[in-house]
This record gives sequence, C-alpha cells and structure tokens, in this order.
Amino acid sequence: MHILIMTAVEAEKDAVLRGIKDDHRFDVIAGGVGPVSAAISTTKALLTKKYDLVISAGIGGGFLNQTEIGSIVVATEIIAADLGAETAEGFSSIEQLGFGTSRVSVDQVLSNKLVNALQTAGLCVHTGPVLTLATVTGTKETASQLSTRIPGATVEAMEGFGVALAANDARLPILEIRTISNPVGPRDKGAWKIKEALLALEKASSILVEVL
Ligand SMILES: O=C(O)c1cccc(C(=O)CC[C@H]2O[C@@H](n3cnc4c(=O)[nH]cnc43)[C@H](O)[C@@H]2O)c1
Repeated sequence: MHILIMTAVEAEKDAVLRGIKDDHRFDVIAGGVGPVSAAISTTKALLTKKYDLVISAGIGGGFLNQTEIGSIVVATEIIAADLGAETAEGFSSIEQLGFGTSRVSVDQVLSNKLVNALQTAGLCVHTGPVLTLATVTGTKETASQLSTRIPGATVEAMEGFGVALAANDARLPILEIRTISNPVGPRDKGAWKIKEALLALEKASSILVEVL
C-alpha cells in the first residue's frame, strides 16, 4: 500500500515523519497553506506516483467544547465551510446555490480503525466534521456562526477540502487528521500551542503506521 500524506508546512511534515519513521509506504509532502495550494500540490503528487490512500494531516483550530489543545481529531467528513455566497438572509452553501458540493466523505472503515487504535494507545481522540476555510476565523461571532451552520463542527483548518477534491478526482480514499493547537475564535497566534499539537501529530502518525 502506498500512502500520500499532505501537510501544509514543513514543521507539520517533520512531525509526521518523526511518527512514521522510515516506513517506505508513506510519502509526506508539505503542499502549502490553503485549499488551493493543497489541491494543486496533491494533484501534482498523484500524477507522479500511484497511491492507494491520501491523508490530509496537520494542526488545526478546535471548536469550543468539542476538543482540547493537544487532542487528535479524525474527520468524519471534510467540509468547505466558506464555499458559497453571503446573502441578506445569511450564508448560502454551494449546494443551495446549485453549483456543486462542499462535502467530501472520508473512508469510514479506515477512519474507524484509526480512531480505535488511537484510543487503545491511550491518546485523546475526537471525531467530527473538519472544516476547511481559506480565512482563519478570528472572532467569537464567526466561530459561533460556523458551529450553528455546521452542527458538530469539530476543527477548522485550511487544506483538507483541497486535498480531498484531488483525491476524489483520482478516485482515491481520503482521511483527515488534525491535532489541536488553538481554539477557534478571537485571534491570538502567540497563544497557539504549536509544540503540543505537533507532538500529538507525531504520536498520531506513529499509530497510523500500525493501522495501515
Ligand atoms: O510557527 C510555527 O512554528 C508553525 C509550526 C507549524 C505550523 C504552523 C502554522 O501556522 C500552520 C498553519 C496551518 O495550521 C492550520 N490551522 C491551525 N489553526 C487554525 C485555525 O484556527 N484555523 C484555521 N487553520 C488553522 C491551517 O491548516 C494552516 O495551514 C506554524
């Protein structure tokens, strides 16, 4: 089995590599920040080699009461949360506009297997929809609007949907794994617990090797 893991930045890639060690089934690529860079980088990677599974992995912002800093989230669904139109009545999704879909399903069998293994290893793990946004949420109001609009929203990050669309286009299964560095809400980048989130990403990656 050949597995492609896409992160946004090098620090996330290094954390994944520390977890998977020298397992040659995995390629790990830092494809850039945001859904567009992620989609382009993933598409390019999928054209260069035959893969069986694609994983979007990295740190993310956790929704209040759903996650803790340093916990791991395995996506049940990958959702482009800002793909649509703002109207006088509120946000209209791309589905409501009739132009396509903002949701990609994950491989449920693999994701359940991974969640069980992470729990067995004693790690703090949650499951739920992982949102992709091109803009990091920076206010309480936007955070609250997102969790109202997308019930169960667990994490927000910036790449999953781009990676997932590229995987879908290549007819490959997709997973998304995020570890929580900060709460979704008022921006305070100085308070992001990046070290803790990268350590959790390393641990989650070491379990991935056992599961796949
Ligand atoms: O400064 C560093 O050392 C550093 C190390 C690793 C990663 C970073 C990033 O800034 C990664 C950006 C990446 O993180 C995701 N992310 C994290 N929190 C959020 C959030 O609250 N909302 C949306 N995205 C978030 C995102 O996927 C970015 O690509 C820095």
